[in-house]
Amino acid sequence: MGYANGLLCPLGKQPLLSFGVISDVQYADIDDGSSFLGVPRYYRHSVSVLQRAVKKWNQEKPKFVLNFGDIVDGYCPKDQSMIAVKKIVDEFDKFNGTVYHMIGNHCLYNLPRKDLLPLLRIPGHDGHAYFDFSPIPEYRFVILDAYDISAIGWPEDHPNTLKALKVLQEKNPNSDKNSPSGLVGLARRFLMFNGGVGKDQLEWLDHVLQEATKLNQNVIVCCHLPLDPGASSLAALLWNYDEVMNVIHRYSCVKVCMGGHDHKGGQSVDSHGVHHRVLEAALECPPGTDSFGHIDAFDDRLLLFGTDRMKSTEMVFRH
Ligand SMILES: Nc1ccn([C@@H]2O[C@H](COP(=O)(O)O)[C@@H](O)[C@H]2O)c(=O)n1
Ligand SMILES: O=P(O)(O)OC[C@H](O)CO
Repeated sequence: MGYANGLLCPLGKQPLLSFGVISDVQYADIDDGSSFLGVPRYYRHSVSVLQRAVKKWNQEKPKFVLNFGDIVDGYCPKDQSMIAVKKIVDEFDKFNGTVYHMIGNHCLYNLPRKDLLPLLRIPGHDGHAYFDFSPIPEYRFVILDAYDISAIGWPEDHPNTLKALKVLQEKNPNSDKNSPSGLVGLARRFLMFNGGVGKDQLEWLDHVLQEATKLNQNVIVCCHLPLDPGASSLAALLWNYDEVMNVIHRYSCVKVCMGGHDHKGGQSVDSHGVHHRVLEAALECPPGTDSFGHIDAFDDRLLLFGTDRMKSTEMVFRH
């Protein structure tokens, strides 16, 4: 693998594993626009970022690629949703290896789970999108479903939709449940474009981390929504990030949590020494610029080698 973009020291040893990363492609065949807060969004250009990423990954040959979600944008005309999702999946499939997809809110604005999950080949069950895999004995990757409890994506009468609406009703008094107006501090996360991890998924996570501990594995937790206030805008956090982190903090096997959604990106190390890295969005790359990368995994650290907007990052594990 190449070493570039700020990280000078390849440690003089071979990584155990390399994998590609990208987040928030949010493609749509529409003119450029901007976020609610005025940040430019380049809906057509984002597919070029993905194409350059796949080209680079095919040269570098990482073992797999992680896509942190939101492959199409909510402004994609709804009669084009299926075509747009397939177009982006096809671009990912030009990578000569496995791509693991996460779902994001924008994916769910376009297609219900029953259509989306098969297209993304997500190996969940009962419409859920959480799973884990161990590409080498030393590492396990845990993919969380951030929209398990969510007002988007499930049928209107699904118990998880009803639970989500109750959360929003209790926590967000605004008539537009996407508006954080009047919400202060950590309460700003209770927005309809976020979601939560349900009880069954929390129990599953606990079980996976027990197993990983027995196997002496390093665990990387991946989730579209960020899990640490230090690495993200408060309005982008998983609703019950605290419950998820309470489970994670019971074990020392989790070394890094990675996410997307908060397009500017972020980084922190939490009170238990767990690294958090929120990836900069492909969607907000001005034409000609990029935001993707690859990560080399060693026994004691991850090294993220980013392109342009995606900052290279060294994450040395706690002992
Ligand atoms: N400060 C904010 C941010 C967002 N909203 C609402 O969320 C919608 C999606 O936001 P984007 O950043 O993805 O454009 C937006 O249309 C607003 O309804 C808000 O109210 N206040
Ligand atoms: O990807 P969006 O459009 O849901 O935007 C998410 C916000 O950036 C979170 O702060």
